[in-house]
Amino acid sequence: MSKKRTGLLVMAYGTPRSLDEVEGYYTHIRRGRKPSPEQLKDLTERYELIGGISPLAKITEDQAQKLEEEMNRRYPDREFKSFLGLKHIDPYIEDAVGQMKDEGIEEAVTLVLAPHYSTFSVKSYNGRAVEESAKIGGPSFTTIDSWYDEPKYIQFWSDKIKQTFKNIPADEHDKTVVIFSAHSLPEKILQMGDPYPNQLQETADLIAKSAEVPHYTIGWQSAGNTPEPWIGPDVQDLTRDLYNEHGYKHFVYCPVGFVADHLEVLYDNDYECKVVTDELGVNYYRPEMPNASQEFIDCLAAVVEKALKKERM
Ligand SMILES: CC1=C(CCC(=O)O)c2cc3nc(cc4[nH]c(cc5[nH]c(cc1n2)c(C)c5CCC(=O)O)c(CCC(=O)O)c4C)C(CCC(=O)O)=C3C
Ligand SMILES: [Fe+2]
Repeated sequence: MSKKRTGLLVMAYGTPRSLDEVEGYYTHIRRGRKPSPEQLKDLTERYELIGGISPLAKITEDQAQKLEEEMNRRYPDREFKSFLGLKHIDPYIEDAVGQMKDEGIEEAVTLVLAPHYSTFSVKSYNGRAVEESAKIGGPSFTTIDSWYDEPKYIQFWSDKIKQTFKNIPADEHDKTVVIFSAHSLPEKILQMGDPYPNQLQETADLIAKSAEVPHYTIGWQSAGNTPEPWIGPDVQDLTRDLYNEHGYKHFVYCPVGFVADHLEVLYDNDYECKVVTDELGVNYYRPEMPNASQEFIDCLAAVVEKALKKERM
């Protein structure tokens, strides 16, 4: 008897693979409107500052590949196959769904490589997958909406924070603050009752409790450059406020809304936030991101397993 085949539609934001691809990518993010030459120059320069291109493309591929291997290890009587579907560059989500159909995949689980649910992020990823599948008669999907409270995710960050605190003198732990952050979104999501901000708060509370963090707060980063208001406080302003109000000496940045080294972390945290901590004369720390570490792959596999059990697939 042949093994039961299950598809894994692993979805992520996507990133240009070379500087030539920046314009097309940025145009897609802007829903087909080309960026102005200044906007394009600004984004290209940020990629140049983190070493030319983002390491994200390779990390996303590794995460999908290793998750497939881990699932096949856990279920010897099944065959899992991962398909990468990206939001803003090829292979697009629709390409992946088409490929699944071509390969005869009838059942699949969708997993977005971002822990928190928002109508702006996860809803659109899953929506695009389901819509394309309905259009072409592709696989039936079990969709995962969020995994911001997955115990293995909490454990990952808790371990990293504990390690970071070992580099801070014990008598200065009380002068240390941890800032948990995610990508900002337009403020209008609040009126829409979007769960995104509460989910970030919950992730932060769970990690802080597990790591016994003395002082922590949540903040937002990487807000878009548009006239509409975005959720705040921004992590840079927050850093100044926390310093002025509490005189902290050590700032630990945990961008838990992301799962890999990429522009928002390597530039918005490691460059922009560090400019502020340098100016204030305080210490900057940013624990390693999950990337394709085995601990994180175990976390993703646990999330997929729960979805399979719920659907009795
Ligand atoms: C919620 C969210 C996540 C987390 C959830 C998820 O992962 O899905 C995320 C992740 C990422 N965002 C990324 C890159 C960019 N996002 C931009 C712009 C925007 N992001 C938005 C939202 C999000 N973004 C929004 C509402 C905009 C405004 C435009 C619009 O109205 O849609 C822009 C345009 C220029 C700029 O504004 O800086 C860029 C270059 C990269 C890849 C980095 C790399 O290449 O290394 C990653 C992982
Ligand atoms: Fe983004």
